[in-house]
Amino acid sequence: MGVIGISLIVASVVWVIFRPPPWLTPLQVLLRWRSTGSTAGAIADADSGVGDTKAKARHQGSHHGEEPGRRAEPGTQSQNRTTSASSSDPDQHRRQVPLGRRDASSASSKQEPAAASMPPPPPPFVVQPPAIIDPPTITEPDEQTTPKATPASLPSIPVPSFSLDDVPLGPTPSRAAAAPSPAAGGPTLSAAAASLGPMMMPPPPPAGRMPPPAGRMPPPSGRLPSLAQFPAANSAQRARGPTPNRGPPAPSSSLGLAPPPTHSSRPSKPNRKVLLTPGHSPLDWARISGPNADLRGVESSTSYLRVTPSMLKRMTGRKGKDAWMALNGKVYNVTPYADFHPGGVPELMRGAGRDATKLYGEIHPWVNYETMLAACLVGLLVEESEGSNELDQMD
Ligand code: HEM
Repeated sequence: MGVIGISLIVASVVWVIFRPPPWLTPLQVLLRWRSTGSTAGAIADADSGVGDTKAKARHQGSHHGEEPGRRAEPGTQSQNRTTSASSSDPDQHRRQVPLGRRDASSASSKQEPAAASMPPPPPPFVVQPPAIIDPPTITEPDEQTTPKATPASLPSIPVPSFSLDDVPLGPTPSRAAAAPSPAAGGPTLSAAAASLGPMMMPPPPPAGRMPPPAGRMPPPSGRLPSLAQFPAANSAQRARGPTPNRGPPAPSSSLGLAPPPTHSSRPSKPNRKVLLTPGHSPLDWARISGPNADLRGVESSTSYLRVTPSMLKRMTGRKGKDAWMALNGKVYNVTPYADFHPGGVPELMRGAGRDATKLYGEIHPWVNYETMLAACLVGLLVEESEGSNELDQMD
């Protein structure tokens, strides 16, 4: 084991000698030692110096394997040792290698002049081979790796973005870009641009996508929300609407105007709704004409009347009389509803005092008058002969 350790130490020393770049301090030490003229002794001293440093470090309790500290130490210590070695090598060995004194003592006792080359201390270092191996080998790669890490970090900055965006293309583009192949470079560049595109695309796509869809699909979607705002902006569209309705003068305008003419019939019937006074909205009427409401305008005790046409004709809403209206055989007192009629009182009164079934059906057959006027139901429209005298009695 001792021999192996020594061989390792020697090999490491030789390695350090032939690989000066990493350790400049050793070179300087060696040069100085060479200048003194004792290369072998210098080597031995260097070895012993390294061992001493480690030994000292251990004795001092500094178990740090940090290279910088060791680097600084070997230089200074080696220098000190050069002087000390030139002055007294054996003393150094004794001081430096307390553990290996036994072995070293035997070696030094055998050959004092070659004590520097033989470094008895090495044997004790054999116990610490890993520590010896670590400094040189690890220090070099560490120094080299650190500079490599910097360049790697620079490319790494863009790489992550590419790789993240385009998983397959991300890593390849950077390498492919480095590749000299033109074709590959082209696609790679495009791929890189594409990869950048996704990142940068988000902002542009909206603009790019907006125009095309705006012309095709989006217009409906985007305008759908705007449809809600049509009332205000519709003025312009409605202006267009009427023009097509006036289409006849502009038949050659377009085929799309063909359908509007049919709608022209609708515009012919302008919205004749009136502005209802406050408190006369449909909801207000619904609240007033509840299920238990009685708006007939007759005594509550009075049952449903059999209303003859003559009787109905007198209830026109004039001269202080209520307005009765016959709709599909039922007679309603529409007076209470007059102020709630969206079409206005005059329009409603057009059907007062008569059978307005036809008129009503012409205007808004979709309106459910039966429910709306349930509280206003007076009676049934009957033949003249079948009429009751209740109304006359009321008069
Ligand atoms: C027969 C006589 C009646 C005439 C002449 C008449 C006339 C009108 C007119 C011109 C409008 C406006 C239509 C529009 O431009 O939107 C209208 C709306 C309306 N009328 Fe009458 N009306 C009559 C009877 C009634 C009766 C008896 C009721 C209720 C039971 C009624 C309930 C309504 C309602 C709810 C609306 C609004 C319809 C809608 O918004 O679509 N009308 N009416």
